[in-house]
Amino acid sequence: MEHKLKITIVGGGSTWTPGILNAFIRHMNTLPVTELVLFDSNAERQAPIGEYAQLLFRLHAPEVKVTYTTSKDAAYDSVDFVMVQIRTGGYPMREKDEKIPMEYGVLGQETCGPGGFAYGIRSLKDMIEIVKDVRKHSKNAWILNYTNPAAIVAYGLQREFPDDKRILNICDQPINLINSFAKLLDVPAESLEPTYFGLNHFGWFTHLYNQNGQDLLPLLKERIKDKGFLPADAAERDPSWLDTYALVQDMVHDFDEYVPSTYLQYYIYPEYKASKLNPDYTRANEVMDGREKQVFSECRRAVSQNSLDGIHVVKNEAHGDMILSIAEAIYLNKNAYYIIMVKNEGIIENLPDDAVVEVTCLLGSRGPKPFHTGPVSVFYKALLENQYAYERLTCEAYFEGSYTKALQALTLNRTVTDAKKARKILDRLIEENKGYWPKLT
Ligand SMILES: NC(=O)c1ccc[n+]([C@@H]2O[C@H](COP(=O)([O-])OP(=O)(O)OC[C@H]3O[C@@H](n4cnc5c(N)ncnc54)[C@H](O)[C@@H]3O)[C@@H](O)[C@H]2O)c1
Ligand SMILES: O=P(O)(O)OC[C@H]1O[C@H](O[C@H]2[C@H](O)[C@@H](O)[C@@H](O)O[C@@H]2CO)[C@H](O)[C@@H](O)[C@@H]1O
Ligand SMILES: [Mn+2]
Repeated sequence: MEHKLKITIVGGGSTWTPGILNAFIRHMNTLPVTELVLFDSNAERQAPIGEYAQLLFRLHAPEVKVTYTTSKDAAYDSVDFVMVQIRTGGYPMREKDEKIPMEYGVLGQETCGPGGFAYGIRSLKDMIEIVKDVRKHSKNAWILNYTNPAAIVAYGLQREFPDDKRILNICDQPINLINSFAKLLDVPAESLEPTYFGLNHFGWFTHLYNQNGQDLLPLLKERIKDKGFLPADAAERDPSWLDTYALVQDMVHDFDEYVPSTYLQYYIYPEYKASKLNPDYTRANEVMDGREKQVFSECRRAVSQNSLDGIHVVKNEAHGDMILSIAEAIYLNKNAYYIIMVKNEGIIENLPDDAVVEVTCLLGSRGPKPFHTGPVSVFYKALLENQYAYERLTCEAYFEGSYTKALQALTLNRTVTDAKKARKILDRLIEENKGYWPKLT
């Protein structure tokens, strides 16, 4: 039978798409795609990146059929993998998510706190529609979702589609961190076997074994305490990400049992973070002035000169490689180690079964096989239970249109905690998210 592998990127006009396209070229031998479709609801965003894709593949893999579209039929018919990375409301809404909480003395962040809450409710509606549309056309396609806030999206999708075992929610942060650990330890990242537990953007590395079975985590903690912590690709990072990585040193000083995700800092030092962020120029501004401009102008320049000479579309190639390696692990049944979001069901013994936890898994053609984690100790359990309750109530607020559950969710969030403040922020977010959120009563 003729070989066929159709892959669609939803959010084909995303700033991350060119990095994924470049990775496709590097992975052609291991993930031999025959048809690639870029699908976006916004034709103007899609066109320049779609044209860049066609140029790139014409030059490096002309055998692949590459199209871009706003048609769901073209995107989802007989597709094998659907990679989803949408941003409902775009960067202008991200900017509001980050700036509104700061008016009330609360930190503003894309996936944490009230910003992540607002973004979560926006993402859920579109994500549920996308899964339904894919399933109308392709019952067995793998849906690989990166859309943020991934923790809320993953929990909401699990509630809406409990029997669908081919939806995988993944984040690039664990792999980015492992690359950074490898650099600090001066060992190859591929040689490291991590154990990790938590929720997405809310977890800890507990061990980091090398190929001899030696746990390098104690050494890593000492190195972080002594030398601080930088991303592996520090030279290419924007200042705000360097600040974020730097604070891992403080977290390891304060709680030195494990090595935390960088995102824990928003929950552990909420007041400090709120005082350090610039309310007039947030990460959304940095991205709009940086990555977004660069991606679109470089794609247009490549297409107008009909060549890739001197073109620099992508700063961070690691993200695309991670996404392709995940698809490859399924396609080739590799059973390789990945840190993935899965339904708890006893993995972390003393957390609720329906929590979506992020843990080490082996990933192959039957999906992720998570490793049992056992019970977690009281400090971590309390943090996780609190965050789980916040995420669950956020989803229930969306599904039930419940103002009370939304208020409970925000009050529980460690970045807020005061119910009067939570109510003011919620009322403001309701106004600003008109047209994106369901009515909350
Ligand atoms: N999980 C991770 O590790 C990870 C890493 C990087 C980015 N992301 C996520 O990827 C997403 C894209 O990020 P970005 O910064 O490139 O944003 P972006 O705004 O540049 O791209 C998103 C694209 O999705 C399109 N879109 C929005 N709603 C859509 C819908 N319903 N159907 C089809 N297309 C739709 C938009 O038009 C836009 O072109 C975000 O959710 C971001 O948080 C996740
Ligand atoms: O602020 P952004 O839009 O640049 O990135 C937000 C994403 O950040 C995390 O991922 C990576 C990011 O992809 C990479 O470029 C780098 O800067 O480090 C980040 C942390 O490892 C996060 O995992 C994603 O969920 C965010 O969307
Ligand atoms: Mn992430």
